[in-house]
Amino acid sequence: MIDSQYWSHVFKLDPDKPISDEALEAICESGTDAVIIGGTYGITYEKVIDLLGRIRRYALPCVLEVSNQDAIVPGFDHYFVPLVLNATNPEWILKPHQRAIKAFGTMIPWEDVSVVGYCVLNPASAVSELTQSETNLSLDDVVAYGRLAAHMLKLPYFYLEYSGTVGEASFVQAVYQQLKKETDLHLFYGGGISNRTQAETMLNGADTVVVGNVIYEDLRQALQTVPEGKR
Ligand SMILES: CC(C)=CCC/C(C)=C/CC/C(C)=C/CC/C(C)=C/CC/C(C)=C/CC/C(C)=C/CC/C(C)=C/COP(=O)(O)OP(=O)(O)O
Ligand SMILES: O=P(O)(O)OC[C@@H](O)CO
Ligand SMILES: [Mg+2]
Repeated sequence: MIDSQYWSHVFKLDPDKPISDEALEAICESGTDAVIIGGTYGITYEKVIDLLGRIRRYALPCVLEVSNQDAIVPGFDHYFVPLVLNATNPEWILKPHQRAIKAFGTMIPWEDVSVVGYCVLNPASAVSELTQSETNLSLDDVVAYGRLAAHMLKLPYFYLEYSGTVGEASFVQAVYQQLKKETDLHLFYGGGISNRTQAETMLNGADTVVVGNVIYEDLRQALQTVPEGKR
């Protein structure tokens, strides 16, 4: 089991991007609460198993954000299965999930699997293009997706996904305040966090912030996004 209710900060590593042993050590020993392995394109079984093996030298929890069936590797502490709630391409709503469940059958360790409801908000992101997400959403639209996730689908997690760009802090905080008032959802925020101030700001609108791209652009700044008390 993972204790994600206590996570305030996680790093997201992309198997399609090279990372040195030194950088990986710094990430894994940064004090972050967990590492998620995920990304949109170029995610293969070989790349995922290689990265998992390297991360396993360290004690922190490691979660696979499942993005394609062929890259599902056993041995993770947990699996996040994405449901892109605002996808408009029907091919990406439930079909890949049904295919994977058909392929893996009874081998799926369901106790280690959580479904994560994503609301994708950056129209220029790879995940938005792939799933043809409807990103021009008002506060009421996003809150309605959160309510749908909590009350209709009974999901544990809701992920505001700005991948590659920073969301408007007041908007993210308004979503957070509304959904925390009325649901038990655990809220992830991810997108564009590239320094400590941004991480602190976005933590006012999330239970957990996810830090990705900056790892590959400026490792020193990435490490600074870990909250002071954890380092
Ligand atoms: C035997 C064993 C260990 C089994 C466990 C396997 C398991 C978890 C089984 C469950 C079965 C199941 C339901 C699997 C789902 C399979 C699947 C392919 C689902 C599709 C998910 C989906 C909607 C994908 C499209 C969108 C996508 C890529 C989502 C990933 C999350 C995301 C927002 C990525 C964006 O990341 P980012 O870093 O921003 O991307 P880029 O850097 O590339 O831009
Ligand atoms: O890569 P960035 O922009 O930090 O986004 C993190 C994460 O939300 C991507 O799924
Ligand atoms: Mg990424």
